[in-house]
Formats: sequence, C-alpha cells, structure tokens
Amino acid sequence: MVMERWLFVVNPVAGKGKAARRWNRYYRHLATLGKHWDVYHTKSPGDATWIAKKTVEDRAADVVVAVGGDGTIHEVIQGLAGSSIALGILPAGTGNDLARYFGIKKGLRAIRQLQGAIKRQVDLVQTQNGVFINIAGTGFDAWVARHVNNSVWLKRWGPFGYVVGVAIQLLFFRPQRVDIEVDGALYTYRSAWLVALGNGSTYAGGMRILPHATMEDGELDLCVVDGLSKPEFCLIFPKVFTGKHVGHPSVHLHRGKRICIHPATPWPVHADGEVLPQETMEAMVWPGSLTVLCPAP
Ligand SMILES: Nc1ncnc2c1ncn2[C@@H]1O[C@H](COP(=O)(O)OP(=O)(O)OP(=O)(O)O)[C@@H](O)[C@H]1O
Repeated sequence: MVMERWLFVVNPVAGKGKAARRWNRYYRHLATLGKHWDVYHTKSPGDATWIAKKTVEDRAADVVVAVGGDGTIHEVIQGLAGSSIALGILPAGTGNDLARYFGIKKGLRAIRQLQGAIKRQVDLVQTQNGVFINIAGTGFDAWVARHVNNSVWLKRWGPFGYVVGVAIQLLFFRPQRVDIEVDGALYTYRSAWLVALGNGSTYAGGMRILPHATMEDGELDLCVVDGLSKPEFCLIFPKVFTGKHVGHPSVHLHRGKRICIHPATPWPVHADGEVLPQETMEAMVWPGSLTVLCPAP
C-alpha cells in the first residue's frame, strides 16, 4: 500500500505563539501516524494560501494539516477548495471555532484523533474574495474585529481586548439600513446591528450566532439582528453564547443558497475571523467542495 503524504502548515504566530510551541511537542509524535510527512512554517500573512495552492498544483500531498487557528485554516482552504486534497486540523489558535465544530480536541489528543480520522465532504462558501468555511458577516461584530486587529494594544490583551473593543464600539456604533437578498427574495432591515451568514455555528471563540447551521446541508444560514436600542442590544448580546438569542423578535433567521448583503453605507466585512478587503458580501454555497479529516464518531 502506498503511504499517504501529509504536509503540516504551521503558522508560528497563531494563538500568540502557541502554535510554534505546540508544534515543538506535536512533531515528536508524528511517526505514530504512519505517513510520509513534511512541514512548512509560514513566513507572513497569505503564505499558507500560497503553499496550499502550490501543493494542489504539484499534487505534492494527500492531506494538508493546518497547525494554527481559524485564520490559518481560512488561508489553507483558499488553495484546497474543489481539490481532492483533504484538510486536517491541529488546533493552536485563539478561538479555534472550526476545531470546536468538528469535535477536534486540543494538544496531543488531536494527533490521536488524526490517527483514526474519517473523511467528510463539507460545503464551502464562495464570495467575491475567495472562499470561507465558517461564518462571515458585517456590522457591530465586524467593527469590533477591525478595531481589535488594528490595535497593537487590544490585540495583545487577548479576550480582554475584545471586551474593551465591544465597549468602545457600543459608544460609537450606529445601526443602519441593510438590504439582503436570499435566493432572489429581498429583505430590508432599517436598523440592523449585525448580519452573520455561513456554514458553521460558532464564531469569536464559541459564540453560537448560527446555532442551527451545518456544513453538510448545501445551504447557508443567515442571522440578522435589527431594531434594538443600545440597552436592548446589551441585554441580548450575552445570549449569543448559548444560542438563546434565537427566538427574540429582533433576531431574524433565513436560509438559502445565494445571499447578498448590501449595507446603506460601507461597513467592514469579516470571514473566518479575518477582516476582508470588501464592503458588501455576495455569497454562494459550494456544496461538498472540501474534504476534512474529522474524528471518527
Ligand atoms: N509568519 C507569520 N507572521 C505573521 N502573521 C502570520 C504569519 N503566518 C500567518 N500569519 C497570519 O496570522 C493570523 C492569525 O492566525 P490564526 O487566525 O490562525 O490565529 P489566531 O487568530 O490566534 O486564531 P483564531 O482565528 O482561531 O482565533 C492570520 O491572519 C495569518 O494571516
């Protein structure tokens, strides 16, 4: 039997350096996988996309394992989308929402899970700027993400930095009109706080914004929070951690294959935790376009 070739793509800065430290422990145990393996350490943002695309072009591996967080996975899938090369995940980021979705554990348990992993075909979401796998959106959360990403101090403070970012945005944020098209049907929200759409259920380290979303149904889930005062928003916001915001009259859910979001004035857009260089979102589900190594049930 021909031995599979696995490429590990390590983002040394993921998890504020956690990925580099974890890799130093992980690689001693890779012989137990019984694969030919190689490693690539990323040198800058975007490098993981470059190596994933090159791996697909050269057919240089059967599996590419992202060692990092959701941003590293986001970069790797830009190359793997639509190919037969599978994605593996060794979680070493800050939020690790994708590892959480697939039931992938942290530390050496993740290596043991890779040993007996099964392959699942999951949907990706095609946008004007490549693909994403988990959740994208615009509005309040995107402003917080942009603010924290642009601030050396807030970034350094980790989760506390996000709390400060939320507090600052609460002072300055103004809801606005957002027009949304779902499979040709038009919806207008006159005072939208945020719009989240995607495939996975959690973002930002466990917030269950799309609690019913799955990556294998060929559809996108959409959540719009609209028409709340600031005090009301502050009351509802904590419910997102348990998914209990769903059911509130100001929380609107939709499902479809093609979703376009047009805010009245430009808002930042995020996807898989990365702030994107675009101000509208045109998203289309791409069913079964990624193979993922997942823990056996
Ligand atoms: N060598 C590098 N130097 C600097 N930045 C890098 C390098 N390699 C990758 N990056 C960037 O690091 C960023 C963060 O990576 P990642 O999202 O995986 O970690 P995280 O933010 O800690 O985790 P999570 O997204 O799960 O919260 C990505 O935006 C990626 O572009």
